[in-house]
Amino acid sequence: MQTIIIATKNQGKAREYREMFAPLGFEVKTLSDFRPLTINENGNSFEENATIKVEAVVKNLNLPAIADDSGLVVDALGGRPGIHSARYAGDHDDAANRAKLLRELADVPDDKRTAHFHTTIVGLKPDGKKLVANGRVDGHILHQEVGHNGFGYDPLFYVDQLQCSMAQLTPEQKNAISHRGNALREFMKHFDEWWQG
Ligand SMILES: O=c1nc[nH]c2c1ncn2[C@H]1C[C@H](O)[C@@H](COP(=O)(O)OP(=O)(O)OP(=O)(O)O)O1
Ligand SMILES: [Mg+2]
Repeated sequence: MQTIIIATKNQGKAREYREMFAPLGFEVKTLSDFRPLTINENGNSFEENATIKVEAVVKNLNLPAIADDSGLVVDALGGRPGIHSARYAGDHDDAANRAKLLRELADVPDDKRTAHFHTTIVGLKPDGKKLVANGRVDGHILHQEVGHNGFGYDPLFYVDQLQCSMAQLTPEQKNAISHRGNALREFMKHFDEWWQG
């Protein structure tokens, strides 16, 4: 079995990458498998932040790695929280982030609550060879939390395509339609060339 390193400390993301890479014959390692590393995600785009994360890890370990920068883009908020999704309410607290989102959208009617999740994946090898892929999924922001699966903003995200909350989906259902699943499927189209080249 081959090993792929995902430059993330988010356990929800790590679980989803494990689920999606296992059938491809890859074991997933994440930042919690290595000595602690401080990464300053101060880029101006999903791709810049993913690149910052993956560069920090590749420099440190001298091994190929993948990073995922993702977030929730809410139309009524002019695209916020976007790249600031993790620290939207301050301190990377998922419950506080969801509460703030409900507060900010309190007066916004259903037809104006459109949103999408976005993921940019950046793969980098020690020789500098880079592979980038993007994915999204469209939906609406609910008025209260629904469902208990997933992580982050999932209980507040209504998936238009499936007409239920992201947190009501099984892991397999979420990976089949999610921003992360879609980005990874794009990524895998060029993976062999990147990984072996
Ligand atoms: O599928 C998802 N379902 C619900 N919420 C999600 C999802 N995917 C990202 N999100 C939210 C969580 C976090 O508030 C932000 C990502 O921020 P982002 O910097 O990419 O990840 P992170 O700081 O949690 O971990 P790390 O940077 O170590 O990969 O968007
Ligand atoms: Mg982060």
